[in-house]
Amino acid sequence: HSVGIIGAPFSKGQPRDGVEKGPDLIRAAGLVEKLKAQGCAVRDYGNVTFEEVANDEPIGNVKRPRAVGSANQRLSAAVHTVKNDGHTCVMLGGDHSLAIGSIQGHAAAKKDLSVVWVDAHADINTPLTSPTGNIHGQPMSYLIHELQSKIPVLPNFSWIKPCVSAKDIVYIGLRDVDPEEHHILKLLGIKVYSMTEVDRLGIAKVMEETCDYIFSKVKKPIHLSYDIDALDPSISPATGTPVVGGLTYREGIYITEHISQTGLLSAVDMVEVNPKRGRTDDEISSTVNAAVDLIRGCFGKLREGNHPADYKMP
Ligand SMILES: N[C@@H](CC/C=C/[B-](O)(O)O)C(=O)O
Ligand SMILES: [Mn+2]
Ligand SMILES: [Mn+2]
Ligand SMILES: [Mn+2]
Repeated sequence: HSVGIIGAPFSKGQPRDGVEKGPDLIRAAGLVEKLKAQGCAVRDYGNVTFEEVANDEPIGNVKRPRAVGSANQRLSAAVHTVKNDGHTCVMLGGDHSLAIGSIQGHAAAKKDLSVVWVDAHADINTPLTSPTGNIHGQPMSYLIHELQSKIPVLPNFSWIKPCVSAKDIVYIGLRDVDPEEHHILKLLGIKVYSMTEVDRLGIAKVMEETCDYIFSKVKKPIHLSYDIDALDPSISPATGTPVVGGLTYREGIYITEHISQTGLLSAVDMVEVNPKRGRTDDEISSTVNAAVDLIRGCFGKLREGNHPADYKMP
């Protein structure tokens, strides 16, 4: 595996400070060293620098539109570069509004993508349906072809080109979906494995069906957008919008092991790690270590163990 890492220390898609510390915390937990130790070639492209935007007044109820638009335009360019350099891209957030730039930059390099969105939330509110105006609850709406008639013009958003079809999206882990989002998911016929389906089918069947579904027609590169709040707060409490009844650590890892074995993972987001939302150091390290382990699972780490192909027994 050839991995390109981008840090996106950005928090303005939501109101809670601290999530901008995610990238460097995940690095400090040894992500690069651990990926190298499991045989990956790793290049760390560093952190994207974001411009300060003054007087970023809400538009309607959409909060910080100019900062979010600008940040994602820069992130999009960075992801595009990583993909053009031939790596699988790992985007470390930062809040989930960053999926706008990550998926846009990925699509600029790879055209037709499938998106696997692992999250307690659907993040598919439009600017007009959002109950909070926080853009981390809206990223998918800007990206999906079928929703574009519902997206108003926003400053610093004109660069975004819709790049994902509803039929190429699968959600896993949903358990806190707004009524307006639920209507959109049903209207567009988007495939959803909520925690009900995880309980009913088991994660193995969920992943089998997910892969059958996204590969049913043509095999597209996978963009895995992983919100750490998909995991149960008992594992990942240090996050902005925790929701009880989440994925176990084992289910979370199973998802990444399975996606890795398809050989089609082309980009992964790991977002919403927020140290300021952990009440103890243990809560923070549990959250950060889970993020690291999930990423390691994306690049071939198996719980049964691994050994190098060229290993020679002494
Ligand atoms: N649906 C809520 C919650 C958003 C949650 C965003 B997250 O999944 O990126 O954490 C909203 O629109 O504000
Ligand atoms: Mn999210
Ligand atoms: Mn979430
Ligand atoms: Mn995400």
